[in-house]
Amino acid sequence: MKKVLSIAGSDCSGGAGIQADLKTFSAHGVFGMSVITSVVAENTFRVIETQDVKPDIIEKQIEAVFEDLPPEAVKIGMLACREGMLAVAKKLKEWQPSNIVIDPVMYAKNGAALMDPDSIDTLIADVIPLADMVTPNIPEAEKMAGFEIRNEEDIKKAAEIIHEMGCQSVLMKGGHSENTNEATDILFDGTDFYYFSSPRIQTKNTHGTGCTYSSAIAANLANGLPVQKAVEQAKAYITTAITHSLDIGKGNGPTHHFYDVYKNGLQEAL
Ligand SMILES: Nc1ncnc2c1ncn2[C@@H]1O[C@H](COP(=O)(O)OP(=O)(O)O)[C@@H](O)[C@H]1O
Ligand SMILES: Cc1ncc(COP(=O)(O)OP(=O)(O)O)c(N)n1
Repeated sequence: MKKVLSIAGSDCSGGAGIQADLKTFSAHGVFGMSVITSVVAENTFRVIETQDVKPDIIEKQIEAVFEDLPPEAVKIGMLACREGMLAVAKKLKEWQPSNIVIDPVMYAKNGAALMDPDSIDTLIADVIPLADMVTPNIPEAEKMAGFEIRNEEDIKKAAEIIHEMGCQSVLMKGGHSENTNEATDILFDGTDFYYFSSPRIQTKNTHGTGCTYSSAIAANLANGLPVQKAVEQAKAYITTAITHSLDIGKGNGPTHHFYDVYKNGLQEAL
């Protein structure tokens, strides 16, 4: 069985972060592991408080995983602060895993900050160059590229700027472009742009979509799929998981990871 590691924050309400990642890994038939970077007291409608894990403990968690169970892919989510970013970058440079997918988490759906804005320079200089794929949503891409994204040309321009930061590919997620009937993501591999579209689902229950999507891509890469196919199948998975998302909690309910979702997603992708 392939092994996949998530380096991310803990969402006690189970919809995003490490919890969403592990559910996604299980649904993809890979063995999931976790390095927790931050403990977030959050739910479907608010973030109460976060406590960052000490960089030394982040490093030791990574050491514990890699010395014993080296993963075939690594998904990186919430990195709250500069010190945590540097700890992760140091250990990944040491262990050099394949298939690193970075979801540059900056805000929760309710707008609460999950990354110290002052650490964006460290994210760009020390973390992004390690990535085989970076998966920003539109607000994250705006912060990284440094300009407001208003249309498709802007999305492509931002993808080129982020690619220049040293990653192998950039997947610009279109979930936040709410005035369209489609949810379209654009992958840039340094040469070409590839489009992945699905009908936009009318639901407020999209907590954890970005976490789920990046984890599905990492699992597909671990399972040996080439990059475009990994994204295509992950797109089918997230679309089905949103279609069957759960109307629980007072805010944005979570995506659904029942095993059938994966099977249905695969069937829809074929
Ligand atoms: N309402 C929706 N209907 C269909 N797909 C969606 C919807 N919202 C988000 N997506 C898709 O979910 C994935 C995650 O995107 P997004 O929500 O933008 O990420 P994030 O959670 O990081 O903000 C993308 O494939 C996006 O196109
Ligand atoms: C611990 C933790 N990590 C990441 C997020 C953000 O997850 P995302 O998939 O972008 O979903 P939303 O929270 O934006 O719905 C999080 N909330 N918590």
